[in-house]
Amino acid sequence: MAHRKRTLCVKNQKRRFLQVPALQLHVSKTAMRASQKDFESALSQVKLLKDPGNEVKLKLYALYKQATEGPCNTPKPGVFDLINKAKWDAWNALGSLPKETARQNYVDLVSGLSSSSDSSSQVKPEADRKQRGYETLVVTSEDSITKIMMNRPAKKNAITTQMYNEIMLALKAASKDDSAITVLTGNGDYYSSGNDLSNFTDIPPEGIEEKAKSSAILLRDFVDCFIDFPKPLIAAVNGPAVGISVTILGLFDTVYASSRATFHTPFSHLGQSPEGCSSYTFPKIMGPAKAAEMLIFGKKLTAAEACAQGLVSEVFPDSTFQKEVWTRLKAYSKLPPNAMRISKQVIRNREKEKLHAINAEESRVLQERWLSDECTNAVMNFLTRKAKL
Ligand SMILES: CCCCC/C=C/C(=O)SCCNC(=O)CCNC(=O)[C@H](O)C(C)(C)COP(=O)(O)OP(=O)(O)OC[C@H]1O[C@@H](n2cnc3c(N)ncnc32)[C@H](O)[C@@H]1OP(=O)(O)O
Repeated sequence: MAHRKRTLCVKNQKRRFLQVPALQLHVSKTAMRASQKDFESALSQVKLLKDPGNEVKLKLYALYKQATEGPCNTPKPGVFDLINKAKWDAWNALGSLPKETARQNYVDLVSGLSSSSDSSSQVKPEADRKQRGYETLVVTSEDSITKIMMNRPAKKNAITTQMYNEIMLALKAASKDDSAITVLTGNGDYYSSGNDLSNFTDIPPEGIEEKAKSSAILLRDFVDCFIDFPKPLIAAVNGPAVGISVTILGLFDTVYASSRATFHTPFSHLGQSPEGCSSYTFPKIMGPAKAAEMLIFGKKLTAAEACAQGLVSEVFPDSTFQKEVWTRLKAYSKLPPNAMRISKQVIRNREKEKLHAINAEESRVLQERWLSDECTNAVMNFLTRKAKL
């Protein structure tokens, strides 16, 4: 792997913000031309959306009234007429916003809602395209993209033994399915908080040494799956990422991050040492000095810093992250799949053997670390709520 500097550019924000009291809508420069037909189509589309919640419904109402009738022209409802007062307030807040702009904002808002309900990180319980059999993941295949979403949002997508195994199964299935690209992402506010520290409490009758040994095997197998994954592999880092969820990013082909994401590898704090081949990939990606700050001293990077250091390909504003990433990925997934796979092999294959050896060595070192007092104390402190990162 040559010194890997991914496309270093925080998203060039050629955007205009239309500021109106109580509403701030995001409007692209080229998009200020919604026709009456676009507006009517948005009006039909909105009926098909699942309930977007009261706040969004109020925005839609206000924009609709402004687009069709102009500035608010009705008397203010009384204080006890709560619903009509909220609607009036939302419309009145648009002030003298021109009708055409309100129409455009309405179309943009509906289009954003449609695409986020198509491909957002929210789980659709009975979606047909959902693959069954996973308890900790939601795996879907659509538009030639297999999406593997870590799905323990209440636990910040901490990776349990079961989740490690399910991710391996999902990657193996994705390597053989007819999708062109595979995406790993998280459900909820975190991408992943890394290894679930309660994994360490499940000690078998054979004792703690056996636990350390089986964990090292699991770690090695898990990381091997990423080293060997044959198709373009993309991480959509929707929020903070910790530990192993950060280190394996060096084995992905592209990493997109929300502006809310952070990247944190607090191994020393946990009495542990780097894994996921990061002892090799991070110095290659960002240079040894920056890698040491992360891997030895646990320096947490913002998304912009991670992008500047080459760990992240591109950062998107959190508010448009889902929409922009999935639009981009849908376009990439239409490229010839064999050409993409072969290009990946050409880029990665010469490093594979080395990466497997590094993974084996990192796992061996960690097996010893897990038996140390430093590690045991750090894990106990977290589990007894004495310490967080
Ligand atoms: C076998 C292979 C091993 C591979 C080696 C891997 C190494 C690593 O990945 S090292 C990194 C391990 N991760 C951590 O040390 C993170 C620990 N978590 C935290 O410090 C915090 O939870 C937080 C900063 C990630 C989030 O803090 P906050 O926003 O205040 O949220 P809560 O702490 O209340 O979290 C909600 C809920 O989730 C549980 N949880 C979160 N992360 C983990 C985790 N990594 N392991 C276990 N549990 C986790 C947390 O305990 C809360 O649970 P409840 O109290 O039951 O609601």
